[in-house]
Amino acid sequence: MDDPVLLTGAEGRVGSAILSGLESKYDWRLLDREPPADESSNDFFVADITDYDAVYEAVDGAGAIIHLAGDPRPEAPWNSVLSNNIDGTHNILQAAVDSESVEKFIFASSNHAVGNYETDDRTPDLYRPHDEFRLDGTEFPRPSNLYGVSKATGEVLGRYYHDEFDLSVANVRIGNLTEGHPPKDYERGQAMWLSYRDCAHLFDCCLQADYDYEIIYGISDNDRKYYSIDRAREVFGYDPQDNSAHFD
Ligand SMILES: NC(=O)C1=CN([C@@H]2O[C@H](COP(=O)(O)OP(=O)(O)OC[C@H]3O[C@@H](n4cnc5c(N)ncnc54)[C@H](O)[C@@H]3O)[C@@H](O)[C@H]2O)C=CC1
Ligand SMILES: O=C1O[C@H](COP(=O)(O)O)[C@@H](O)[C@H](O)[C@H]1O
Repeated sequence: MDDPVLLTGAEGRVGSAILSGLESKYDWRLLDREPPADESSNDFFVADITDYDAVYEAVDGAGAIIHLAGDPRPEAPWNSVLSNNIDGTHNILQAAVDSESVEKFIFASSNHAVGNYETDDRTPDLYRPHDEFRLDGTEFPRPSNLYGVSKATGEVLGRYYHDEFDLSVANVRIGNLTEGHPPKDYERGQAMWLSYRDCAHLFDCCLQADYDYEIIYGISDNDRKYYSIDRAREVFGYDPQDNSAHFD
């Protein structure tokens, strides 16, 4: 990817993980509604993701977008996810096709889009290494909260913009990103842990690979897992280095 890459929500945790691994590899444009905390040589757009004109200015001329901006709280209320997550994702997808420069759109979806597969009869065994149940991205969404509904909606918006406008779309259902080590005393979090370096590598793969429309899981190669990473390996060349079991 030689063209600029627009990273929205760049000031947050996932944005930091991506930039910590890939800052020197791409010509970044960063967008966030918060101004940058640190000085950086990258172009920075302070804008709300729901402001079409401001978003279009950041998008126009970019070859790819990693879209992270939004309300990440599983308990977020409807008015917030409707505006920040659903309207915001629609807005930037529309700007992407209007610009005619964007080829790839990479969307930060979430484990909460499918959280209700974790039924009482499956848990807690589901979170343990011996359990063979896997979600692989071909299943229907089963959101565990309204935030998860907004992420499933973002995936469907991407489907529409792929089918109608030929945008390459990768939806990464991110697990639980923490820096340094997996969550402690939290089996579910350990089963869907995504390390910072695997996060940067996975989004790098999404910028490099060729694909049409994909849904993949964003977790490290944990012994405990109920999300398959086979599709991420096969289509994107994802080769994670970390495993929450190494911290037991
Ligand atoms: N951190 C995690 O483990 C996971 C994160 N995700 C998704 O990844 C994305 C990033 O999450 P985090 O970095 O953890 O959250 P964060 O809260 O650390 O970062 C989000 C960033 O987006 C910005 N933002 C929020 N609403 C905005 C708006 N309307 N316009 C412009 N900027 C806006 C915030 O200022 C913030 O810098 C979110 O979409 C979240 O749903 C999904 C699954 C797991
Ligand atoms: O989508 C998200 O998921 C992670 C993990 O969920 P949790 O319910 O196990 O904490 C969450 O930490 C993050 O804030 C959210 O955006």
